[in-house]
Amino acid sequence: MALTGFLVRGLHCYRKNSCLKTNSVCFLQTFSPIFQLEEYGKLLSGSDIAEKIQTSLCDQVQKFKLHHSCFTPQLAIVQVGARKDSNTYIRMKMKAAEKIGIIATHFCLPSTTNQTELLKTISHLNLNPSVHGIIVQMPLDSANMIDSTLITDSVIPNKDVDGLNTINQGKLAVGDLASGFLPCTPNGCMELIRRTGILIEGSKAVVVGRSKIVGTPTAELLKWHNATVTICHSKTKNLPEVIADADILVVGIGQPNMVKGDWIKPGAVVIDCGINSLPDTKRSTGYRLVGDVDFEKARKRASWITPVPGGVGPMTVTMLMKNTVFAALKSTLGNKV
Ligand SMILES: Nc1nc(=O)c2c([nH]1)NC[C@@H]1CN(c3ccc(C(=O)N[C@@H](CCC(=O)O)C(=O)O)cc3)C=[N+]21
Repeated sequence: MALTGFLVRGLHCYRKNSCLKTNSVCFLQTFSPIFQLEEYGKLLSGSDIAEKIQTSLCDQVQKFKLHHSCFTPQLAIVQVGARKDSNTYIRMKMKAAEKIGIIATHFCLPSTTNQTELLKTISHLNLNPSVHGIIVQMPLDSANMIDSTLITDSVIPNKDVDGLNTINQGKLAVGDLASGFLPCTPNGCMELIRRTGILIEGSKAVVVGRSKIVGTPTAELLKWHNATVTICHSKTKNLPEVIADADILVVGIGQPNMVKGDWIKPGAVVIDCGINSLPDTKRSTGYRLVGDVDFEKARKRASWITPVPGGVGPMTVTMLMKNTVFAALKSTLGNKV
């Protein structure tokens, strides 16, 4: 099969219309043979990386317990209603917690819960010294009007392991990445990007989507890691052209396969935060998950790309666990952490 181009791993450089014909893997003679040529971008497996980080968190918890026998990180997960997707995510979180040695308690409130009742539940958890981290699963599935910002802001900042309250978001905005909690999905994206080996400093990063939970904090993190960041949203003009300039592309818009493969800059690192379920009668579940990026086509141009499922999702869960262990360490050791 004739290739119109190929990727040089590690250099992130690309040649158009190369006359070189290759099998899927060969070496470029003019460069050091450590640079592998492949027709497709490498899969950036969030599941594999998440598993490694979870194992190391488990070790840390065990080691710390040797000196502080009463040390058990505890996470409270508050849910209002019973959205099917939220149930799935919470199940993932409980499973990861158990593996690491974190006690995760699920507070399942009925959809009739009102704002005052929800605030009361959070207040109890804020005051409970054995609870180190609190997460309120979003979106709230309530029959009543509940101000979700008021709810996330009611979690005390030193238990806000979701990193979503205004204090922690403000810290991130001004470049204090150390004293608070980083939000889980953006922190997971950064971890994935780091593991590709791409130089973030000085790179051109494009973030598509400006949500409070994904786009905005991811752009902040990339900015403080010295990337030059462009944030795109529903009113952005010439989206394909903006995306074509990205060395690092992060997408979180919630629209299945919206970013087309041929918009991607050859050699780019592509992080897909979308989790969209599409009807699929061929599957026993009746649906399949797809991201916001047209994976199959994008894979032919990217140097690294995350799949959906198995990409950003497991990293989000893992970063929540990391924050919870950190919160427990901070509460045990005070300022010494
Ligand atoms: N306060 C709050 N914090 C969150 O962190 C939060 C939230 N609300 N609301 C919803 C989003 C979404 N989210 C995911 C968690 C796990 C997977 C995950 O593990 N996904 C699997 C597939 C899961 C499936 O089968 O559906 C995967 O991508 O491989 C995905 C998404 C956390 N979120």
